[in-house]
Amino acid sequence: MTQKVAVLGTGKIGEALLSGMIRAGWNSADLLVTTRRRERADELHARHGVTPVTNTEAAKTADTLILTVKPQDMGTLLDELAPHLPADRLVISGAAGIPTAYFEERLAAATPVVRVMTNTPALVDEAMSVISAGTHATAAHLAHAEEIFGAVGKTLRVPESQQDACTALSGSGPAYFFYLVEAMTDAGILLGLPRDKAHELIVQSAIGAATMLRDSGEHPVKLRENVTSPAGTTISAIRELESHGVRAALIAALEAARDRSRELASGTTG
Ligand SMILES: NC(=O)C1=CN([C@@H]2O[C@H](COP(=O)(O)OP(=O)(O)OC[C@H]3O[C@@H](n4cnc5c(N)ncnc54)[C@H](O)[C@@H]3O)[C@@H](O)[C@H]2O)C=CC1
Ligand SMILES: O=C(O)[C@@H]1CCC=N1
Repeated sequence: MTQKVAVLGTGKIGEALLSGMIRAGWNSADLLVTTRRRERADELHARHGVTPVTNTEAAKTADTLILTVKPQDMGTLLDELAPHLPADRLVISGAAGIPTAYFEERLAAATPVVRVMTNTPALVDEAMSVISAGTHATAAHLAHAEEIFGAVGKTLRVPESQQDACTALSGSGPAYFFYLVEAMTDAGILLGLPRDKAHELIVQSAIGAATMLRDSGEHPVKLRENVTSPAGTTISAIRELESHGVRAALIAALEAARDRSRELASGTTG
């Protein structure tokens, strides 16, 4: 039987996901999208061949609904969906912070809900998507969510109690690496390199380091020690990173991201 999948609120994450699904072999005729603006719907149809529908139509016709609106917009979307959504449809939330219980309280009794935190490398099929089951989601529902998000990268099942921490690590994670590259490129400018060369050196170093982290089987400490020669250049840089508290800053930053994810759960919109 053909399974219709609807992506509701198809912005950056929603589009990254559906384009990956199509690359992985999903038939675009089975993919529905909803948007706020008509022009956005037309753009998605032209780019991917997917079918724009209203939220109500998606609720009535899709087997699986993937909700990728901002956390602050989720309540309004659920108010719109609830009267039309049969309880046997799978609801997958891609929103930061919001627990599965929030959906279960607003949708028909026993609706299966799966919570997923993915990240923007979904655009290049290198996402990290962390998946948790709500009260009524079965192994088959989790497997279906894994099949969908597996189209854009790796998946990992975690207890829902770990979702806010995972959001801080991998959901927001790419931003920290982009920030580091930006800062290191600025350092290259200070050292007299043209910006394009500095960018190329840093990006290739990042790709090399990431590949070693993934493929070498070595601990990151060992990999760093291998770069750090006695009385050499690297240890001079590491001393500065330590004296500026970069490690403590990263720990505090991720703790703040985890806390913000928890606040989103309690409906904080500020
Ligand atoms: N941007 C990121 O790196 C990540 C975002 N997320 C989560 O994904 C979700 C979406 O984030 P983005 O794609 O960055 O946001 P976005 O703003 O690009 O996309 C959300 C889209 O939903 C649309 N929308 C809002 N209410 C709607 C409604 N009632 N009906 C139809 N469309 C509606 C908006 O017009 C917008 O296009 C958020 O909940 C966020 O927490 C998760 C992982 C990473
Ligand atoms: O910043 C945010 O709230 C979203 C969730 C994870 C990444 N971006």
